[in-house]
Amino acid sequence: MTSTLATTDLRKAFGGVTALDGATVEFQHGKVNALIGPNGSGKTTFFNCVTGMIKPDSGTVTYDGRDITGKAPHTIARHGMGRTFQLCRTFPRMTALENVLAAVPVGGLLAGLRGAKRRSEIDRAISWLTRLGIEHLAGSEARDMSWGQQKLLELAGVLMSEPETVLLDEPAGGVNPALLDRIGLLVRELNAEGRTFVIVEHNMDLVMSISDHIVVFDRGRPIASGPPSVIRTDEKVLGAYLGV
Ligand SMILES: Nc1ncnc2c1ncn2[C@@H]1O[C@H](COP(=O)(O)OP(=O)(O)OP(=O)(O)O)[C@@H](O)[C@H]1O
Repeated sequence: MTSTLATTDLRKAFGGVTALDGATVEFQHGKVNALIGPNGSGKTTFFNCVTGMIKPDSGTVTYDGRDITGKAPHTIARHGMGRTFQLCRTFPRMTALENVLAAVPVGGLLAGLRGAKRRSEIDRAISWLTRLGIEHLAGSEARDMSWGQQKLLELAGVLMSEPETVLLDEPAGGVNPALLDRIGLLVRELNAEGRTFVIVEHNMDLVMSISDHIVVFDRGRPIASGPPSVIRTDEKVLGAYLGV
């Protein structure tokens, strides 16, 4: 199995708190991967290190075999990795359509060409909003949308830059059950079309139903990895969650 995103001995401390303690991890290309673990086990810090939001103290991050350790977020995004955030990042006073368009730079030297490009990008943005089931909100400001709708909107923005690998930080957090089902289906559909996913998530029903491969963190490092059937009964995993 080819790995997409991999780390070797990744370390990060905040003052006296060790968030990542030598994390060596491999996620699988073309699969739905999940990263789970108890609160404070280092999952978000891991996402922040691999997407360039923060620099690890030591260790390496590779994407498709290329060393991307410590590179800037926009450089890493250009390599094909897009991510959402636990606390959902949208522009509250911009409409849904403007939010999705803000995800792609408007290029081109000639005004006419720029206009044409803009038109095709508007069409693409609308098709992502449609795919995520929120096209009826295209003209609504993000601040007037529900939390779940804003999460879908953030994801539409990420998909607008056509990432090969999508990192989702707690897609189910605060989302109602109907929307949860839609997010699960969407991840599987987008995966069937060739996108790789790495998902940090606490909702075990969602994780177990959509993942091909799961990595479990405890205290800043992986303690188990494998398919849901293996992870479900792993004693180290049960111990980490029960605090024994
Ligand atoms: N900016 C920071 N400054 C200080 N400590 C931090 C910072 N970010 C994370 N930590 C600490 O690092 C540890 C790992 O936190 P992290 O948020 O990565 O865990 P997590 O597994 O994502 O947790 P959760 O599931 O609750 O989101 C925790 O002890 C946390 O308090």
